[in-house]
Amino acid sequence: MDTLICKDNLPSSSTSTTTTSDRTLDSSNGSSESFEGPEKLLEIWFEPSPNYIIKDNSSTNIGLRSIERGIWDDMLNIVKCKIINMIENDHVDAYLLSESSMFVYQHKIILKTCGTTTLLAAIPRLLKIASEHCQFHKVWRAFYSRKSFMFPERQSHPHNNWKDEVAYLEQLFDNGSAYTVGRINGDHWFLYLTSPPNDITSEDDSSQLRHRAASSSTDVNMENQCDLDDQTVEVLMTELNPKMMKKFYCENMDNDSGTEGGARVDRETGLKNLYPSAKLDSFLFKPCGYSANGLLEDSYFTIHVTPELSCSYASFETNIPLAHGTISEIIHQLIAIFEPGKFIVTVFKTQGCNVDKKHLVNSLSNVTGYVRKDRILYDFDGYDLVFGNFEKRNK
Ligand SMILES: C[S@+](CC[C@H](N)C(=O)[O-])C[C@H]1O[C@@H](n2cnc3c(N)ncnc32)[C@H](O)[C@@H]1O
Repeated sequence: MDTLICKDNLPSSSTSTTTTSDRTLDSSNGSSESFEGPEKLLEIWFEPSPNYIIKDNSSTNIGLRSIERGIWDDMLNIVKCKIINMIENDHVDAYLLSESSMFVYQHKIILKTCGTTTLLAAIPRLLKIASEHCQFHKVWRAFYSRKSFMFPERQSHPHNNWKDEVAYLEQLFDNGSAYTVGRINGDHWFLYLTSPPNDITSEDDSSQLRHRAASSSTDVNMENQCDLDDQTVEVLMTELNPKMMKKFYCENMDNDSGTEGGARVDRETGLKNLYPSAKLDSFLFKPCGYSANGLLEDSYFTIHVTPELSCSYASFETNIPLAHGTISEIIHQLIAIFEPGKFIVTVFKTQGCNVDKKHLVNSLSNVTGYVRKDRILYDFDGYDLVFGNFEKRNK
């Protein structure tokens, strides 16, 4: 059931002026102002898996997927971004946004926004929506992360510094821990994550959860940790090769933008070949800039590109299991397309099932033409994180 739901040619198909969170973009001449590509990434899990949600029929529109589009529109107004397209399959709704992407599963939501969007400000509304519409009264786990900004002074409170973001998150969640990963005097990455609430992990409640799932129509083995296996890989690239960036500009302002332009970019750059069997929803902005969401069974990938020379940036993120392509293969494909001067990689993976920490660390091996400046392993409560920082040799 893969469907392209709407095809609004946002941000602008005529010479009108569109106000985004970042600036005013005049589609007739484009803007030369620098854009903050690096995204804020929020992931909130209300249950450990969709199997924990009580199902009354075979509909996939349960849990967060039952939320109507208008409710998400209102929530995204708080973030200061808009939905421009949506695709779906049996597992997830993938929204392409004016500033990045949103993925809605039955039991969790992933919201990634760039520019000067105010992502954290939407969390109270999101928690209210989940509680009122889905009876999700507690958060299972929450993750918030971002790379260091290029223009931190342009962000609004609390996004202008990590300390304020953490203080804001601490008011909303329990059991949180905050980290700065990597060099403070170089590219680094910030992470805030929460542990599951004690009362949900207690034996009483887990047997209650098992009972809830067992009483649903699904055949699940809640004890199997592999069922709860989860991983997210991100590759965040800067100082992209300007020659390669030409492909991320509209060739013809009248008919090369929107989804048609996105499909042209997919073909010409080779991005289409990253996961050839995935359903892809791509969008080329006017006069430049590209965003894409891809769906592969119950997994997603998302790519966003800011090609302007003064602030070039591209991001790749996926939760597709590594069997579909090793991290090293993905990195090589991406650097062939973007030729970044620098990039960081984060691999975030649940512990407990088929996890070999050494293998995880080694997955960030040497990359030809690049010097690895850092490789750091973190052992969190339930998750391992490997962070790698690479710079082009002889820049
Ligand atoms: C939304 S996209 C991708 C952002 C992403 N976080 C990234 O990785 O760069 C941003 C690119 O699209 C361009 N763009 C054009 N119109 C835009 C609009 N209305 N809103 C946001 N970006 C727009 C920006 O100048 C920038 O090059």
